[in-house]
Amino acid sequence: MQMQPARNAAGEGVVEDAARREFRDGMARLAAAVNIVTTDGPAGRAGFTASAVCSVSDSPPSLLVCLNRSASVYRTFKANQVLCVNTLAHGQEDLALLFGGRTPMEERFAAASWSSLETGAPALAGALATFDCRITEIVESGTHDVMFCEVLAVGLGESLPGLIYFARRFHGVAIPG
Ligand SMILES: NC(=O)c1ccc[n+]([C@@H]2O[C@H](COP(=O)([O-])OP(=O)(O)OC[C@H]3O[C@@H](n4cnc5c(N)ncnc54)[C@H](O)[C@@H]3O)[C@@H](O)[C@H]2O)c1
Ligand SMILES: Cc1cc2c(cc1C)N(C[C@H](O)[C@H](O)[C@H](O)COP(=O)(O)O)c1[nH]c(=O)[nH]c(=O)c1N2
Repeated sequence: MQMQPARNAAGEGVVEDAARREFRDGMARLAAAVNIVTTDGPAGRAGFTASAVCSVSDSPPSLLVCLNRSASVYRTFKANQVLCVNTLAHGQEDLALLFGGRTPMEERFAAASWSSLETGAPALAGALATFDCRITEIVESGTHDVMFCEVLAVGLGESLPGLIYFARRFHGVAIPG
């Protein structure tokens, strides 16, 4: 096996870059639901697309969301301490792209209709499910913060085909039966 130098001529960490690339290639094969995670409160309104969302426990009902600390929305989530996970349906790919970065916040929210449950975080009309949450603990890990959340209210939308992100693309998932 040929060993790679730890750094290239420019002093960049090539081993680290290769490991990140390999990790991302692996993760691209791990299909995940697509969500828009929103917040509102004293620090203002914000939202971003997230595939790193996971159930933690059903008692108390809790989930986690991983958010990159370099995201423009990061400070707003950390300050507000509440969030709503809006799980997208097939057909909402455009919204996922809009909330996936670089678009001004008002433009992101103007593209859909919103209401609120208990915390005041925006709940998306037409989402498959909405999980209104209070952030109970934040654990820094690598580039991301893992936000552990207590689920205060769940909204169930229409039973529609789901949306997953797999192999760097969106795919619809049919309802069985
Ligand atoms: N968890 C995340 O932070 C995450 C997840 C998906 C997409 N994204 C963003 O969308 C861009 C495009 O993603 P893609 O799937 O088309 O191609 P990609 O090759 O950049 O990523 C492939 C997979 O690796 C994981 N990933 C990507 N960036 C990550 C990060 N910074 N931290 C942890 N995991 C990460 C995700 O599971 C992603 O689906 C990414 O470069 C990233 O900026 C971030
Ligand atoms: C399908 C898909 C899935 C994810 C993302 C993107 C896309 C397209 N992004 C990136 C995230 O949405 C993006 O960085 C934010 O919108 C913040 O961007 P701005 O810094 O506001 O431009 C993302 N970011 C993050 O911190 N955690 C995550 O789980 C995900 N998942």
